[in-house]
Amino acid sequence: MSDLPGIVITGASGRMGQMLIRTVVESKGAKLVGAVERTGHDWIGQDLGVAMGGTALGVAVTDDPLDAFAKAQAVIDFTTPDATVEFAALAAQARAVHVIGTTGLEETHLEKIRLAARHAIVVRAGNMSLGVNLLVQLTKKVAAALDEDFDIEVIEAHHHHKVDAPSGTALMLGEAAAEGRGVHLADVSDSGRDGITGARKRGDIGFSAIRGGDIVGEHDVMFAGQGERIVLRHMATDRGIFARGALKAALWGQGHKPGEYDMMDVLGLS
Ligand SMILES: NC(=O)c1ccc[n+]([C@@H]2O[C@H](COP(=O)([O-])OP(=O)(O)OC[C@H]3O[C@@H](n4cnc5c(N)ncnc54)[C@H](O)[C@@H]3O)[C@@H](O)[C@H]2O)c1
Ligand SMILES: O=C(O)C1=N[C@H](C(=O)O)CCC1
Repeated sequence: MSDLPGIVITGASGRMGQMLIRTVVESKGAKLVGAVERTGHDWIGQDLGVAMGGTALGVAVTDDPLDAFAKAQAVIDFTTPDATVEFAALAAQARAVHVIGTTGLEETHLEKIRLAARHAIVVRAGNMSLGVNLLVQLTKKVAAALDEDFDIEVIEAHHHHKVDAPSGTALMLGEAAAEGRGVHLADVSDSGRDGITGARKRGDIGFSAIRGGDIVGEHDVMFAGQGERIVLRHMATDRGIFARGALKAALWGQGHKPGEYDMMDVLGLS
């Protein structure tokens, strides 16, 4: 038995779930101890490696999250908002670090996660990649340097399966732009334009979402002025960047005090 931190992956059959499993299995710093899927999923009870079309991994897929979490030091969770809220309470009960990559969380979900983080270490970010977290810092700096003569627009593109918009990353970038400007995003956010919308309001931060094909995730922050435009861009071509960030967060969380953290804390960028 190795004493490496044990990791459980929730949403094991998902796009991110499978990428996370490969990342943990290949890691020298952690071991995979559990895999959770929703009740009724045809992977339940199967060996994870076999279900993924490869060789056996000795880990059976379960729909009993608490039993799986009890054997783990960290839970990496890229699922749905409702599932994530349930896992937040169970991870806290099992004293496991909860790494949350799930996006589309609303205030009701966030409130429950905050409650769990009173007793547990939670690391949550709408994007776990190094590149996007650097882009967040750059966005804040550029927004602080420019005044409202520059219109800020966040443009994002993702694969056609994605269910939430604006993306979690777009919201992080919008928050950073608003912070740089010294305003609250909720007061200036403009998303979902359609029809006779009227002219753009000075100071607004706009969002546009493209959905198509297999796009992993692309984000532009545009500062559009008179006679010039600045565009900050991140392009993800491989989901491995999110999985590596999430595993880094799971290991970083070991030994920290209960509370809600983000990737800026993990990467030392805050
Ligand atoms: N933060 C980041 O860096 C980042 C990166 C990529 C994706 N995401 C987010 O991660 C989430 C998942 O993305 P995806 O593309 O892997 O989606 P997906 O639909 O491929 O996978 C989600 C998985 O969760 C499972 N699931 C749903 N309810 C469950 C439950 N109650 N118990 C256990 N499993 C359950 C589903 O069966 C599915 O396998 C989305 O919110 C997405 O926006 C975040
Ligand atoms: O594939 C997804 O879904 C992604 N979701 C995150 C977001 O909402 O920003 C990160 C990029 C990929």
